[in-house]
Amino acid sequence: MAETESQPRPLEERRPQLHNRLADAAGLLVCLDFDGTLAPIVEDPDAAVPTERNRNAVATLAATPGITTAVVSGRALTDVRERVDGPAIYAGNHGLELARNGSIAVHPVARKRAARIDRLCSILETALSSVPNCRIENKRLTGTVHFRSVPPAAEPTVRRITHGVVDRFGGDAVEISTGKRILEIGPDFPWGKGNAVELIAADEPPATTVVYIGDDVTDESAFRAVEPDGIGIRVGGTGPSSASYRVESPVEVASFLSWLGSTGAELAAADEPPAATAD
Ligand SMILES: O=P(O)(O)OC[C@H]1O[C@H](O[C@H]2O[C@H](CO)[C@@H](O)[C@H](O)[C@H]2O)[C@H](O)[C@@H](O)[C@@H]1O
Repeated sequence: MAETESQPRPLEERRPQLHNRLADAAGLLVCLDFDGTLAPIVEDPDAAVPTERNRNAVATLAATPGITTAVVSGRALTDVRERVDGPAIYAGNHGLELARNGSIAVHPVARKRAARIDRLCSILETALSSVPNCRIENKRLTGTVHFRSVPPAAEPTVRRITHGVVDRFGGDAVEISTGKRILEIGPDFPWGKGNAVELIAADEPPATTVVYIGDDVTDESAFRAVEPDGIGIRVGGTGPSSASYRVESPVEVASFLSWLGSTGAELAAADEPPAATAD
């Protein structure tokens, strides 16, 4: 597991090096964040959809032998599953729920605290109802306060009210974290996307190379989980990251995934035993 952050290098310059790394891999696990990675960030969270090229690239990867695909999102599992088809595995609520092999596992601590999250979301709905365009997304195991479309002058009010409500009614069991123009309310214990990625990777054959692509703070724990043996790719931003590589946007994610699809198929074909020939 990588412990340090540094400036990721532009991925485009490193494709030959990546090709060599992939050629040495026994298999490939491709884990993908959703918002800001497969889908461009938009004002209305309900309107977020993957770009067409990302949708096609994910479908191609999912159908390629030797490649396992997973989507690892902060959204609720039921929500993100409806937004992108193909992957064998989905993790929702930042890894608190995991769907694979035909069953869904929910972290037991998160399950116990779900009623409290639900109550906090209801209280916040009322407490923030007078703030224009403020939106509460109740994801059952976590809740999100959206302020992307809130007038800038009202942002401090959103923060003050959210912290006040969580301090008063959340107790020690709940914490607030941040994301892109959101406040996330979730159970206060150390579990994140990195833990989910470790669980997913543990099911893959040894010497599988793990790729993780994400754009936000909660993706950093996943980069730490896969690096340095795996490949972390940060989407956007300018600051340091635990990912080794950076791409600029979901458009560049699609270019990389398309390349990965053709490279993966080529490498899988190279691993096939030669076809028998007639004498
Ligand atoms: O882990 P992710 O799949 O990236 O999910 C993180 C959060 O994404 C969503 O919010 C973000 O995207 C919205 C749509 O583009 C945008 O309006 C919002 O400002 C962003 O923060 C989602 O609604 C959250 O539940 C996720 O936690």
